[in-house]
Amino acid sequence: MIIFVGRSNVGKSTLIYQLTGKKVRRGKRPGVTRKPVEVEWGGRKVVDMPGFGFMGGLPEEVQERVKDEIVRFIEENAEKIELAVLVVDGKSAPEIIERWEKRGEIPIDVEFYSFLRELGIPTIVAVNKVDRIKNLEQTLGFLAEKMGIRPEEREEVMIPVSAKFGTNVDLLKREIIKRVEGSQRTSRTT
Ligand SMILES: Nc1nc2c(ncn2[C@@H]2O[C@H](COP(=O)(O)OP(=O)(O)OP(=O)(O)O)[C@@H](O)[C@H]2O)c(=O)[nH]1
Repeated sequence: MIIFVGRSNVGKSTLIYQLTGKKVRRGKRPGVTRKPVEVEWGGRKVVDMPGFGFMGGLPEEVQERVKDEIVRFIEENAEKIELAVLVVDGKSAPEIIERWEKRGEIPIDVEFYSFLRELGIPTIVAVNKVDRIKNLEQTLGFLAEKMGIRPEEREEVMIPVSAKFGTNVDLLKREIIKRVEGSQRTSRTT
């Protein structure tokens, strides 16, 4: 199983469509009452998780509930999850991260990245919407530093993409396949 997680509106569904050719969008308001949506891709399950930390003036307790459900789903399925793709909106993420930090809170993307790592789930960070990023190098450096991704592992862990224009989608696909095939080898020997 491969899961796609990320804030609402970062482009998870668009990216899954680009990668798999399968539509996962159900056309609801961002985030609201969405359950994980599964599609089949090359014999594997790809799961589009509800977006967390969404906008739209939803009550805090609804946002917290969605986040708790995502966390529970991941914990319950941790053994089956071969790879997580954490999708961030490269255009807005740096600003959002700084805002959360100024409030003394751990930014949700940063929190999710370490949560996935703590569970031992291999994770790729897809930095989406590169078509809207002015200084890509600076943005990638900033996000890597905040997430605790070391410079030498950055190229493998962080993939800048544009789901809208298809930029680097093939590269992301190759990295996903490489990582899940690697994990299959490990599980066979254990
Ligand atoms: N400029 C730009 N827009 C994008 C890109 N990828 C997605 N979008 C737009 O971002 C918006 C949100 O995309 P979705 O794929 O619905 O996002 P999502 O993360 O699945 O959203 P939730 O269902 O709320 O979790 C849409 O208007 C997309 O067209 C991209 O690479 N560049």
